[in-house]
Amino acid sequence: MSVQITPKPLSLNYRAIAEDFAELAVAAGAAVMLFYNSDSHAREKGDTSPVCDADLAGEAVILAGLAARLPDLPVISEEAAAAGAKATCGDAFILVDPVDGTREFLAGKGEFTVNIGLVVHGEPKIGAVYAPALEQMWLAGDHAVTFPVAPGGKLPPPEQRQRIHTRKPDQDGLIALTSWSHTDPRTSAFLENLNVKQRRMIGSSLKFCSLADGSADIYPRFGATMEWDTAAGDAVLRAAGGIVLDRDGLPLRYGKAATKFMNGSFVAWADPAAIQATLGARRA
Ligand SMILES: Nc1ncnc2c1ncn2[C@@H]1O[C@H](COP(=O)(O)O)[C@@H](OP(=O)(O)O)[C@H]1O
Ligand SMILES: [Mg+2]
Repeated sequence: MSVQITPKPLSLNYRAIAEDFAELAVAAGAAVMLFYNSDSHAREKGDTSPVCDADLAGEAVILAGLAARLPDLPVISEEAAAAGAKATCGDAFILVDPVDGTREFLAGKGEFTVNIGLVVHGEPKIGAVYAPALEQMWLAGDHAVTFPVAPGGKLPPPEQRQRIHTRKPDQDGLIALTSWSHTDPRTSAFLENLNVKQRRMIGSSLKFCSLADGSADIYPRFGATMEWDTAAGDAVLRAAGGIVLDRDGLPLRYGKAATKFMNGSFVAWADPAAIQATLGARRA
């Protein structure tokens, strides 16, 4: 006899948590911007990616805010994990990346983001992706929205937020997104096999947001990422109608403590209905 284990429902107020995440991301954005285009003391971490004072300042704002507002939810954050903090997660937990795209931040490019995501039973359910230099937020709770907001500014009321949706690919080919800094040969080989009409390089989790708001079709990622890099953007994309599939073709799961929260390769798609047709039409 097989026993089906149904996840216990959790009573979480998604709308209120999404507002908390957005407010904290905007507050962290203000802390991060204090170091933009100034000396932010960049150094290398264990995975050879850079960290600077902006990452630590942004993370401190978010962790203090989460401890005050959502003290019952475990938090796993990029810089605390890199510094060796012991990470545990339960049925619901929060993933924090105070600066995704630290390389772009250090280069003075605006394509970096503050990311706060909520994972419930392995799925990203809420996400705030905030680009402080671009002064734009992408937020997923019940649905996906975007709106302008300055670092440290007040969030606009819900009626001034723009709903976003993914798009169907054009007949004449896909718009594909890749990283500025981490595009590996497997990513290029994958895209060479598809009917891609345009490739755009974008830093950070903004790639998920570009799929979510109907600006592009596909984002393949074969190089390393961590769960905190992707959870918030993945939540925004899913709420806008897209999907992120792992190497087995299943929705990317979160809470992979055994691999220290590292993701395997994945492909983010704007239009799940077009996946079969897209892969079926691969070049010979
Ligand atoms: N060797 C590696 N191991 C783990 N993560 C890596 C990595 N190389 C790049 N990344 C992740 O890729 C992210 C940047 O993605 P992109 O190139 O798409 O902007 C980095 O985010 P951080 O800037 O937060 O460190 C980092 O987490
Ligand atoms: Mg980071």
